[in-house]
Amino acid sequence: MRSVEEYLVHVLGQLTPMPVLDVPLTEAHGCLLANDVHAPLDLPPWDNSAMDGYAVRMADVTGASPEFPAELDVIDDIAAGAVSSRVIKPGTCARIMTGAPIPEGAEAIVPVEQTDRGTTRVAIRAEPGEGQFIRVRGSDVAVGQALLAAGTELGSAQIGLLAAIGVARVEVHPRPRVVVISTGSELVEAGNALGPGQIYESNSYMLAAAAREAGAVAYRVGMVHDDEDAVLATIEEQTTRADLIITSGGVSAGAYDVVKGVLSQLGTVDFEGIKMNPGKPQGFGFIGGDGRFGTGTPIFTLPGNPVSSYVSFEVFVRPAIRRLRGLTPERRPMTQATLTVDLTSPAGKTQFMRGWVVPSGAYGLPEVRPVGGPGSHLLAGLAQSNCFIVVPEDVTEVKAGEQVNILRFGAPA
Ligand SMILES: Nc1nc2c(c(=O)[nH]1)N[C@H]1C(S)=C(S)[C@@H](COP(=O)(O)OP(=O)(O)OC[C@H]3O[C@@H](n4cnc5c(N)ncnc54)[C@H](O)[C@@H]3O)O[C@H]1N2
Ligand code: MOO
Ligand SMILES: [Mg+2]
Repeated sequence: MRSVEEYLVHVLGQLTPMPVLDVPLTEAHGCLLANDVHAPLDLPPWDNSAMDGYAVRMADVTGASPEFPAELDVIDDIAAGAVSSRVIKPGTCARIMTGAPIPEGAEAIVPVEQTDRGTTRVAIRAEPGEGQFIRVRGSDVAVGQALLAAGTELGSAQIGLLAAIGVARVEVHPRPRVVVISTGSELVEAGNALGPGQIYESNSYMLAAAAREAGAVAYRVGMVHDDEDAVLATIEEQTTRADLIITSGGVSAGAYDVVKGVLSQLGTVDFEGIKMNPGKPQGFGFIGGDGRFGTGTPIFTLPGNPVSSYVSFEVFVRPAIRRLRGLTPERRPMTQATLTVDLTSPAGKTQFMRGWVVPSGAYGLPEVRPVGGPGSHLLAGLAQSNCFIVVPEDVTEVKAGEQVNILRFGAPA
């Protein structure tokens, strides 16, 4: 049996980042930039006002105060989007709005609050500093400037910047389309009544959400009964749109665990036991022949127990999605925390115990305690956790006060 580490290396070694795609900016969120971006223009493109107020000449307003205001003729009214054709000559000024271009001759902006708000004549009640509230051309971005490097993940702020420099389409490594399929004849879709022996299907919801958290575009196909033909048809159909398929259930030793058998007809998927708990039965490989890997569409077959599925996702699938996205490092960092109670762990398998980690009261390491038991059906304990306490294969007990490895999970990277 392979260790967790060996299996992760084995899986990642078979995946490469998604090929570059030209996408509209509205679809670029979460993608990685394929090329460096340089500014095609200055931002602001011209000097403009940072305040609603009056564009004035310095000499006209020297010494202006509430007691001795400077009186000026208002010769223009400049809204954002307009360009004034007037020149500000001595004794005159222009009313100007935030974002409007500074008229020729003006040297500072006096905010409207420091005036009597006049529209033909105005009393300026404060002396501005030279250049006050003028946003200078190119002060944000200068034409030709390197703005975003290839490989940058496009978050909301980066998308905003690209839009601001007029980029409508952008070349990226796209987010992989991940299809999630659950298998099991006992499963019922939420919203329906449960019959005898039935449970609500939860893995596909959970895994699709986890895939989204990992940066994929996730499609939840829902569930298929443990029927070879149905499982085969569903998986085959999804290869056309999926960059990665995740199934859950049907990979152990049960008489109706059909996923294994079906995939032996459809591709090159290896099934093996990994030295871990939960998450022992794993499958990874490729199906169909026309996927972008030549060998087909990559597929993970995860064990059906909900916590086993979740652990498998966090430990193997999440890094795989990051590899497809072109992101490094692929793995979340393993960090350390101080254990607050004693724990025991079976030998020979890496244990992923559910835990709750909090910052330490002192200045030391964070502190962590186990949540719930080790059973791989204990979904409530998982949902009340924020990390796995990762106990190595050869460790069978850890005492309170000792350090343990933890792997945080959930939304933030
Ligand atoms: N004789 C053996 N039995 C089992 C072994 C073994 O080595 N020998 N391994 C156990 C381990 S470990 C795991 S993990 C599970 C893996 O089971 P499968 O992948 O075959 O999954 P299923 O049999 O379909 O389901 C297992 C369990 O999980 C529930 N389940 C499945 N899918 C969902 C879903 N989408 N939503 C909610 N719950 C789901 C299902 O009802 C079962 O209770 O095998 C052990 N057995
Ligand atoms: O590996 Mo199973 O995941 O132990 O419950
Ligand atoms: Mg089974």
